[in-house]
Amino acid sequence: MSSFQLQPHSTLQRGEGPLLVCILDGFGENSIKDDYNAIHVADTPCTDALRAVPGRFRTIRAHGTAVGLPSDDDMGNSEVGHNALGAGQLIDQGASLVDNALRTGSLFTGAGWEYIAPSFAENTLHFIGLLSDGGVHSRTDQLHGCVRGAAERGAKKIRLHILTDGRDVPDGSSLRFVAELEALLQELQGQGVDAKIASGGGRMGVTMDRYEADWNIVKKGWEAHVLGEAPHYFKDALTAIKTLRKDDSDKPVSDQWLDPFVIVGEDNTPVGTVQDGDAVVIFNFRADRVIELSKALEYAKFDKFDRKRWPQTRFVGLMQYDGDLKLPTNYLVPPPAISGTSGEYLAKNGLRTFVCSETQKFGHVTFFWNGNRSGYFNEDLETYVEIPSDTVPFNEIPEMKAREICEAGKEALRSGKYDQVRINFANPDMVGHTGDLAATVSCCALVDQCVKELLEVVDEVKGRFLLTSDHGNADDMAQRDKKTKAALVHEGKVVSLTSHTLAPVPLFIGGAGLPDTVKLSQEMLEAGLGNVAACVFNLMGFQAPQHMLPSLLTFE
Ligand SMILES: O=C(O)[C@H](O)COP(=O)(O)O
Ligand SMILES: [Mn+2]
Ligand SMILES: [Mn+2]
Repeated sequence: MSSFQLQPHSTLQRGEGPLLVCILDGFGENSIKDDYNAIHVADTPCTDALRAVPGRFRTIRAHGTAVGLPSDDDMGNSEVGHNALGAGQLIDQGASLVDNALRTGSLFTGAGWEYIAPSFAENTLHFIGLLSDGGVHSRTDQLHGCVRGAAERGAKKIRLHILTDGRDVPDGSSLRFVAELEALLQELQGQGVDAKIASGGGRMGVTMDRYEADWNIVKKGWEAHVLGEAPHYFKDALTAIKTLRKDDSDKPVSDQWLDPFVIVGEDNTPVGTVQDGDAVVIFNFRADRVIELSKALEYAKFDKFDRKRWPQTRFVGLMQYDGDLKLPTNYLVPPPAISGTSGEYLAKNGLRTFVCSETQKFGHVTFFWNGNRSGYFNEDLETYVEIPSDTVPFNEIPEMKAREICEAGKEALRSGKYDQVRINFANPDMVGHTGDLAATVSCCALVDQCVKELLEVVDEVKGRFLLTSDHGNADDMAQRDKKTKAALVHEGKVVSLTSHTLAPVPLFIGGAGLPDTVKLSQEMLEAGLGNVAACVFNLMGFQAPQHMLPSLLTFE
């Protein structure tokens, strides 16, 4: 990778028009095609027709070891998916790196651990993060390993601030995760460690905002975790969650959306506010939804909300979340080193890129795509457009900003200013996560219509396109019996699936500017998202850089 100079492709020349790279977030190609596959149910004439074009459609793997996750039971997600798409390489991801660091014990001997250890004897050690075994942002077994490790190494007072999931895991599973955590804390109490859950709330309304969509979410988390202020006070976390879920009422609340709460002791004061001298660990390995909290904890200059009190803590992330900002300064496990990404190559070869999505996915096609870097490679060559997302549950407005993204993409394609136009449609993923089948069906139809319009413009400008996804989601909206795959029914209603799926994703190529001889290989059955970047370079008329996974294109 010593030179960034791209070489022209031997067979496929640069086209007359630009290349459209379009990501349909959460649009899996699921083998189960029944009433709960929202993509199958939706009216999608454009992608249906693309599937029928000989040699220009195939599926690629988007989960598990194919995208650097610890096992093939791990569903894909936007971070690993866009990392692989943008980098063209297989990267050992955060989940795997933390597993290794716990297995070898290096987590407890590194600079990050040394940084927090001085707080163990006299001060409190706080853990803040997503309490889930989804493996997307965090994992409970890793949290347990860290908490246990801290107790063994002298932490006397430990406080847990937990965000409930119900998005990467079934709704209601928060009760099990809390019960398991309480069992561990009890065990530690038996060993003389003062260990308690101190605060919490649902991940979508408390703390885990991303891409600055709504700082008020982080503010609510700050108040609960740091200041000990919340609309609800409870004596224990299980009661908090059972009460806030309102399971027996007309309007039950899902784990994703629980109000913030604070645990108080017998004297009715919070058991675990964050104070000067305390250590704080954010135990998510994934970056996007903890960058804002990291800023609030670390930055002296901070104006996103009134912190009221800014405790001077020893703060570490489980990983470093932003390689450009070097945020947080201190971290327990070195993050994946992602270099030589496609974006860097394009910029270093003078190629011009237009990138657009709405807030919820904006960082996916910029930050994740560029190897977890928040800046530009060359601002003169890269235009990044963020369309502000709505701040409502997305099944209420399932069209989200698809129309606006489509128009921006069309304009960029027609402008003649860009070599690559890269966009992400958020809908199949974000609406899929609500578990609302009808809303997800409707947004899949809309996205299909947007793709149709974009591809018409690609033809108009004699361009080429590559259309794919980062992981499944909308392709299965029902939890299923493991053996029969029949949808599970509870009290007469199908139990919805809010998480991503293990399905592969489609890969389509085409466009009026693409010679008929160029096809997608139907071999390389193991190919995954990491093979896409090489296809992108070929479609732009270049050989792919040598360190990238092989292209799937054939040229006859
Ligand atoms: O953060 C989220 O919304 C989910 O946990 C994962 O979804 P994403 O990987 O598609 O962003
Ligand atoms: Mn995604
Ligand atoms: Mn998602």
